[in-house]
Amino acid sequence: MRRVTLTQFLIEQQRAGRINADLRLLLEVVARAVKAIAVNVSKGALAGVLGEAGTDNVQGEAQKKLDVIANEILVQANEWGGHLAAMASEEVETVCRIPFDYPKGGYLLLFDPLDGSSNIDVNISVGTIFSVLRNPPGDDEPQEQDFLQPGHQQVAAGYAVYGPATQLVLTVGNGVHAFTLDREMGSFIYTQPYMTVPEDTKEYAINASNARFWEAPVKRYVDELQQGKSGPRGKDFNMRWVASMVADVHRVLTRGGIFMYPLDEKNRDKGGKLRLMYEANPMAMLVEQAGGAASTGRERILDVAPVALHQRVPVILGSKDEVERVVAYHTGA
Ligand SMILES: O=P(O)(O)OC[C@H]1O[C@](O)(COP(=O)(O)O)[C@@H](O)[C@@H]1O
Ligand SMILES: [Mg+2]
Ligand SMILES: [Mg+2]
Repeated sequence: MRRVTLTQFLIEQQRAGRINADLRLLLEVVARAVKAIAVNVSKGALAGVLGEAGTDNVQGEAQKKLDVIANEILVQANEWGGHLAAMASEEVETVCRIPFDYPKGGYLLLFDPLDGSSNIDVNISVGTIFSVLRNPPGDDEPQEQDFLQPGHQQVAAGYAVYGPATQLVLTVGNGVHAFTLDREMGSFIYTQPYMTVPEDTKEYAINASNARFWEAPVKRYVDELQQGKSGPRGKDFNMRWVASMVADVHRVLTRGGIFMYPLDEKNRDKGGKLRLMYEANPMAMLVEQAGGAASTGRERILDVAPVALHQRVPVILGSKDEVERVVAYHTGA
C-alpha cells in the first residue's frame, strides 16, 4: 500500500487551494518540532528530562523540565521559519516575538508545548496542542491584542499525542486527519483520514474528585450517567480520565464520548481550568471539524471573545448529542 506522508498531504492541501505555501511550511515546522519533543519525551529518565524545572510559569504552576524543553523546541524551530509574525505560549507570560533580523510571515502561532505535565514522571501519555491565526494586516509587531481572536477564526489547529505511538492530529478546516510517526523513517504517515466523533457513546471523562464543587447542571448530567441502565438514560456508561487533555480528547475523537472540565466552585474565580487560546480553541475546532460539539456550557467555545492571552474557560466537548444535553441542562432549554 502506498504510504502518504504529512508533507505530501500538505502539498495536496495547497494544490486544492485550502492552504497557501506559508501555512504549509509553518505546519511542517511545527511537525518537525513535535518530532524533536517526541524524542525527548521517549528518552525519559535516560536523558534526564524528568522532574521539576524549579521554576513557575505565568499561571503560577510549577514547571516540569519537559515543559521548558518543549517550549524552547517550539519557539526556536518557529522563530526562524519565516512564516510567523509572532507566537504565544502557555508557558510564557507575554507575546514571543520573532527576532528583528529574522524573516517574518503573516501568521500567529499559539501553543501548549507540553499538555498533561503531571503525567510526565509516571510515563503516561502527554501531548502538544497548537492553534494558528492570521496576523491582522498591517501589524508587523503583533501585540497581545492581535492574538485575541475568537476560535472560529483559526486557520489550523492540531495536537500531537506522545503515547505508545506518536500521532499528529490536524485540521486546516477540511476535516480532521491523523498521522502516525514512523520513528525509523522520521516521517509522519497519514493513517486516519477524516476522523469523526461517533454519535453514539457510552463513555464520559471528568475529574470526579471535583464533584462537590460542580454546578447543578453538571451534577445532574453525571448523576444520570452513573445511574446507568436503571436511570433515565437507560444504559450503562463507562468513565475514563487520563488528566492529559490531549489523550482524553484523542480518545473522544477516536471512539466517541464526552470530555468535561466545567466551571466549578474551585475554578470559578479564574473562569475555568483549561486555557482558551492554547487548549480549548484548538480542541474545539478539531472536535467540530470531526462532527462533534464544544461548549462552555453556556456558549459555543469557538465564539468566545477572548479578553486575555492566558484566559481560562469551562470546556464540554465531544459527541454532539451529549454536549447538547449538558448545554440544555445549563440553559434550561
Ligand atoms: O489534574 P486535573 O485537575 O484533573 O487536570 C487535568 C487537566 O489539566 C491539564 O493537564 C492542563 O494542562 P497542562 O499540563 O498543559 O497544564 C489538562 O491536560 C488536563 O485535562
Ligand atoms: Mg495543557
Ligand atoms: Mg502545558
